[in-house]
Amino acid sequence: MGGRHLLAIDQGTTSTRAILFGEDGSPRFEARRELRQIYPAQGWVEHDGEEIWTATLEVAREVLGASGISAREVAAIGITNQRETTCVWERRTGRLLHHAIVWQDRRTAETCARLRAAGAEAMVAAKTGLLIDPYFSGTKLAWILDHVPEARHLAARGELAFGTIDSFLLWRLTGGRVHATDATNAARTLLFDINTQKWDQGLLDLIDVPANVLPEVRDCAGDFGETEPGLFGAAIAIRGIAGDQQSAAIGQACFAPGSIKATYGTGCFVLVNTGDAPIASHHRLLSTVALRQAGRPSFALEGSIFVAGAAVQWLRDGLRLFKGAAETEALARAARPDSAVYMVPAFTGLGAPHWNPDARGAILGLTRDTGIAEIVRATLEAIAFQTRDLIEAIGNDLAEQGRPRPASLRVDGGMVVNDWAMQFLADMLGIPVERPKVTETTALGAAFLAGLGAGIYKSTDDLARTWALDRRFEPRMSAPERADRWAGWQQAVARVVSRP
Ligand SMILES: Nc1ncnc2c1ncn2[C@@H]1O[C@H](COP(=O)(O)OP(=O)(O)O)[C@@H](O)[C@H]1O
Ligand SMILES: O=P(O)(O)OC[C@H](O)CO
Repeated sequence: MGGRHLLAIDQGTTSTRAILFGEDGSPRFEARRELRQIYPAQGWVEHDGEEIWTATLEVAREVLGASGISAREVAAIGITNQRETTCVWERRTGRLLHHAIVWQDRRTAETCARLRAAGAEAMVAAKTGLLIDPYFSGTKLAWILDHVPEARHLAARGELAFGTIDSFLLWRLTGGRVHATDATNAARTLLFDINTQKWDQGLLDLIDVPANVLPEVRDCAGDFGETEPGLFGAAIAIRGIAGDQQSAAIGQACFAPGSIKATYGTGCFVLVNTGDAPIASHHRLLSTVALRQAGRPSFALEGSIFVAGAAVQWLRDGLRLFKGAAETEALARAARPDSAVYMVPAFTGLGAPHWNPDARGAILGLTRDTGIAEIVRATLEAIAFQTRDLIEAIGNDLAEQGRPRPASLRVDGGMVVNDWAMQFLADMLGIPVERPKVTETTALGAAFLAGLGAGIYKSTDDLARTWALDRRFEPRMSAPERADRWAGWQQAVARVVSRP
């Protein structure tokens, strides 16, 4: 196999993957390990950081072994990761103080409510582009410092390091030599000012986090050091890092202002590029760093839905309605056309634009002839309705800035192989939905960044040229039917949203 290769490590919520890409952007070899989900209490979600580290080594070694490519033939590694998930370790030994607290974990809801009640929201939003929500890393980090015996004491002596998963893996891969992260991950901590691109002392004081635990924040493409030679047989350069949703936007070549993508994995995340200045959302979206190169950030508006593919998983594993997710397509096609079942998958509350942590899921509109097919169809539809919620909010924010509303949507992630779901999505949004040939866009983004950092690619234009369309889904539903179904969804959501 000739040419240079790029190795993407994609550490996601449910699995750890390594994909070896050719420099033309084609995926060549892939290895994956499922990740154990740990639920110690209601609303708590943890991962074992040691399991993540072991899986990372295994999948990277597996793809190298399967490809016959030696470490010396890999031009660079790119890391992309589930964002916000929080690790704290001892600098001297590398020992983790606690399981990683996962982005979905709600244990710091009370802390967040207290910070909101104290009137911190406007300041936090202006600096970070985020809302005060347990979703982000800052309060999770403070929780570990407060609940692990001696942690505050060790931190005061400079012995602890904090990192999101990228940072933790970087530390381990470089043998404890590099404690760094990239601007997209830093932007999800509640501790980083996206305007100044620096950690912010006011935010650190507010959340009670000491500055000496924080990693250095670097550009997404650049020098993150080299792997310990013993790990893969020779040192490999690490030249790219980005949070997984930003990485997917890169893999989808969303570099121009207005370009937009939705990634359908466990959750769904829609990011629209807003150019070189952050937009303050008036519709409860997040404003976040899309990419930083040569010290210059570009920004995105983001809408986050916590449950997308996870709802399909629940039908499969919780209700045992079918054996494989792929069966949902035929089931949805077979559903009675006149069924008016609505499913609201608010298992962990509702994310954007509702941000209602207390909402819970519901299936509404059941009749005696409702069967598995109708419930499956309602679940796939719910994912499209939720996307429409986000696209409307994004469109409103853009329109208020005098910018055009989204005219099409690029999609990726595990769910987008489902043609029925993609057609319904186009029908509900009323704009075309574009599925690329490579749907592993998250890993592709990390490989792109590594290639940029290693000098294989000159600019993002090189990346944009490799994006190729697989299929475009045009909206076919009539306007009255679309309006009718949308109204039904809104009524269903109103039933599950708790009002203070
Ligand atoms: N054909 C399908 N139809 C609907 N959902 C699917 C299909 N195939 C996979 N999924 C869903 O996609 C998700 C997997 O996507 P993936 O991108 O691998 O997730 P993540 O990166 O969050 O781990 C699972 O939740 C699964 O239920
Ligand atoms: O690992 P994923 O694909 O579920 O993505 C998780 C997000 O980064 C959370 O913000």
